[in-house]
Amino acid sequence: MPDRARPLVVVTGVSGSGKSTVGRALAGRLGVPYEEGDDLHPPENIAKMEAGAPLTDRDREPWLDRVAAWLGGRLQDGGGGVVACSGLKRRYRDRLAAVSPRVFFVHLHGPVELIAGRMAARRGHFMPPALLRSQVAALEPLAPDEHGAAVSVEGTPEETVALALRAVRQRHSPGAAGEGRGPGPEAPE
Ligand SMILES: Nc1ncnc2c1ncn2[C@@H]1O[C@H](COP(=O)(O)OP(=O)(O)O)[C@@H](O)[C@H]1O
Ligand SMILES: O=C(O)[C@H](O)[C@@H](O)[C@H](O)[C@H](O)COP(=O)(O)O
Repeated sequence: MPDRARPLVVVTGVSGSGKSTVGRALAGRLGVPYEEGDDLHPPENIAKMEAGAPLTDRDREPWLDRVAAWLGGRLQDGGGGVVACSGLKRRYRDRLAAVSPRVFFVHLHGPVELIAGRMAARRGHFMPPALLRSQVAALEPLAPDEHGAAVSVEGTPEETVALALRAVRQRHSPGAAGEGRGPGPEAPE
């Protein structure tokens, strides 16, 4: 595949929005490596969240540096990749976008109640559902000048992955209409 077709994607969104589920499947559909951003947190961040305390901007700095380093490695390799990373605030995403103009954000969004229900049903994950409120409070949605698309998670995982795949391909196929800036309003048919 031409290098241009190998996207560098960051799947963002609050905890429970489906970043890991969608990101892993999207990477499979794109034929690129997947990285779980949670695995890049320093242990103290995981311990803090497990104890029910939200992370601060300072806590997130070393984690975002590691996510950016992973993106940089994929860029060097030319192979593209998908990483799940909440990227709640604009300045966090700007830190990742600084790696390359090719970095594309797939921002997962949906009704808080829906996400809360999914989080509550999730088993074996360190993140307490009670922290969703702090995630929503910290969230700064994708802005029109950011290279990315907002994708609804109201459908099934498969439907969400299909929407994300369409958004990525629209921005990465040569001469695609609307290439470049601006979150596309992707929603289930
Ligand atoms: N579109 C979906 N429909 C139904 N359940 C979903 C969907 N996406 C994710 N889930 C479920 O919701 C929970 C949270 O998904 P997860 O991928 O862990 O989110 P995140 O990585 O953003 O925290 C998981 O139990 C997952 O199986
Ligand atoms: O920035 C943060 O506060 C954390 O990165 C958080 O957003 C992330 O979501 C947790 O690591 C839980 O992991 P899940 O997103 O997989 O629930």
